[in-house]
Amino acid sequence: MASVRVAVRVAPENTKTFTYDFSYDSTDRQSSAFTSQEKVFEDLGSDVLKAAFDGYNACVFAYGQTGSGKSYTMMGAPGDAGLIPRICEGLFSRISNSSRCDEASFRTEVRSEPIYNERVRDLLRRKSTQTYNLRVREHPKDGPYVEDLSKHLVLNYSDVEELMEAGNINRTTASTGMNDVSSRSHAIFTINFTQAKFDAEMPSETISKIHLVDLAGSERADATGATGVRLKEGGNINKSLVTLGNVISALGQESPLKKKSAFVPYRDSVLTWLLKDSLGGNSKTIMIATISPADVNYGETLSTLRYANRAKNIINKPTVNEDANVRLIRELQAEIARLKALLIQGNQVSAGGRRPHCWRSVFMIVWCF
Ligand SMILES: Nc1ncnc2c1ncn2[C@@H]1O[C@H](COP(=O)(O)OP(=O)(O)OP(=O)(O)O)[C@@H](O)[C@H]1O
Repeated sequence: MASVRVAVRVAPENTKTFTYDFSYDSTDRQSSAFTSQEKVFEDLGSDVLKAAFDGYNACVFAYGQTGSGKSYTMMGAPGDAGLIPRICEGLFSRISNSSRCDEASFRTEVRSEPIYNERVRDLLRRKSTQTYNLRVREHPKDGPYVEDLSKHLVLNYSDVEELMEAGNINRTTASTGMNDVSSRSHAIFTINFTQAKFDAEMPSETISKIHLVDLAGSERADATGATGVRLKEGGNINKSLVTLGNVISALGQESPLKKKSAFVPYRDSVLTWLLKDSLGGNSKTIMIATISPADVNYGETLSTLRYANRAKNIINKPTVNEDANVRLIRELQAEIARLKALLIQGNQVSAGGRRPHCWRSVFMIVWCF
């Protein structure tokens, strides 16, 4: 990825410069520098799709102050789709191309697990009383997961759209002094994507998890003018984002040269616990930092850019997630094929006149006197 430098400037003597992989300006549609949703998808979303089809986990999370464009980037606006719908559409378009060529079979499941006030809810469960305050648990191999969270099998993009609409109606939104449609929860949309195919006549099955995360606004509580319930919400939002910052800092300090790895406080918040793999483990992860061009937001902008700067130091180690049983079958098949080849080779040598290298019965006549 190419590195792009972003500068924040208020007064000439106060210029701060940061370097990131990409920078986009979507403030003015008339400007030649304007970046469309399509371009953001081309640069970032297509990498997510590639990772999923290659069998890797992927994650995109948007971080920034309220009203700076996180939901616009992730979900989009009417007629101007953002990353999540484009990634889902792209996924099904590639699935239908591959299915037409009979290359593979696919299974796609989605979940929506927003975290509101440090509690996980189930946005997509249709009829149940147990839709909020779900428990997070950790599987020794598969990592953290939400117990009893509903999963939905989707066969095409319209299935996803239908679920998203249902989820949007349920999502907790409340107004703050800064943004009338401010979302006070961290929205996590997860796609589980399984691919089964034959590679050189050997079965293979990969399972990729794609986390698409629209975080709640990162502004300080005092900046929003919130009181009462809103203040408590703000406290919990801050708690998870502060923990996210601590996790990012701890991971950024890790180095393959260090013998002992630093303690990473994933479990200090539900958000970081659930995203454990995506943040510092087996995932190709993209952080999008959204900032406002207004000079009144200089402080928040600088804090967002510093936050993103720390995330750049994290080195993940993604691996292809292959089903262990299928891998075993494939390895056994490869071994059988190898032994068969050896046998054929042996028979050919024997036909050429040399003693075949295989078991023979030996008769001995023993004369007894
Ligand atoms: N680049 C953009 N182009 C056009 N409209 C935008 C852009 N960024 C944000 N908006 C609009 O600004 C408003 C606030 O943006 P958005 O809801 O995405 O902010 P947010 O960061 O998600 O806020 P919150 O933290 O409250 O969820 C929305 O009406 C959105 O459509």
